Amino acid sequence: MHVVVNAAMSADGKLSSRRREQIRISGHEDFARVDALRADCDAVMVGVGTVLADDPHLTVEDPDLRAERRERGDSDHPARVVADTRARTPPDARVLDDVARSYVAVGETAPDDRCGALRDADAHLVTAGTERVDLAAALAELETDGIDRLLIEGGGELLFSAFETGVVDELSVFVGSQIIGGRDAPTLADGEGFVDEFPELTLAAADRLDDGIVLSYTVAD
Ligand SMILES: NC(=O)C1=CN([C@@H]2O[C@H](COP(=O)(O)OP(=O)(O)OC[C@H]3O[C@@H](n4cnc5c(N)ncnc54)[C@H](O)[C@@H]3O)[C@@H](O)[C@H]2O)C=CC1
Ligand SMILES: Nc1nc(O)c(N)c(N[C@@H]2O[C@H](COP(=O)(O)O)[C@@H](O)[C@H]2O)n1
Repeated sequence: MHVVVNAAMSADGKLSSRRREQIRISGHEDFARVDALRADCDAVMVGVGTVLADDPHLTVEDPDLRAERRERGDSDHPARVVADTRARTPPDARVLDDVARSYVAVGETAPDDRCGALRDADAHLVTAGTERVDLAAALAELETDGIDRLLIEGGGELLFSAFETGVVDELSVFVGSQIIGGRDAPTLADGEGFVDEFPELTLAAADRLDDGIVLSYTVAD
């Protein structure tokens, strides 16, 4: 599977404020770029922290991009995937609506009643890991369902985990022109942080967009 990470951060590296409310960091051009990234993927993944904070839809907005997907024989929208160890995704979350296929990757000890409620909402459950979702195992199972290209949009806990697991092939990050600040505000990679070995990136491009810059990297194996 090919894994692309995309996020938008402030000039001081924050994905949102300490209140964990969604902040508009990208401008129109960058949202259009992200829409095209989504349209190029088989699935878009976020952590349950993002679902609880933002209630995102994770669909393709541009009708022309949806038409291109149909011409390729794909559904209008990529599938949505939530990494959700304890099955906390609300059954009425927008990522579970019926415009696209939805997966929730849960841990082995996720409560049965919550898993049942998610299945009732037509979510496809993938079980992998205990303390938290085992990303390598979950992605391998998604691959058997035809998901070959995955976009991970955040938040900071899930992105750290993705880099720690070594599943990320490409990173693009829009750096906006504001300061959010706050030691408790989410950053691009939260989690425990690396201390000895750090994932190495190769800068492939730096493009000005809106009032910011998009940095595009490949990730070393
Ligand atoms: N500016 C941007 O591009 C984006 C900003 N955000 C912001 O990020 C914030 C949410 O980020 P976080 O609180 O860090 O939550 P998150 O979205 O990274 O979800 C973390 C949760 O996912 C679950 N999880 C399951 N398996 C996991 C694994 N292997 N590794 C890590 N977590 C796993 C855990 O319950 C964990 O608490 C919100 O404020 C949201 O607005 C989110 C996405 C993009
Ligand atoms: N690319 C980008 N720029 C920003 O400024 C953002 N705040 C985000 N947030 C992400 O987009 C999700 C919302 O998706 P929908 O519009 O509901 O499809 C949100 O949950 C974050 O993952 N992204």
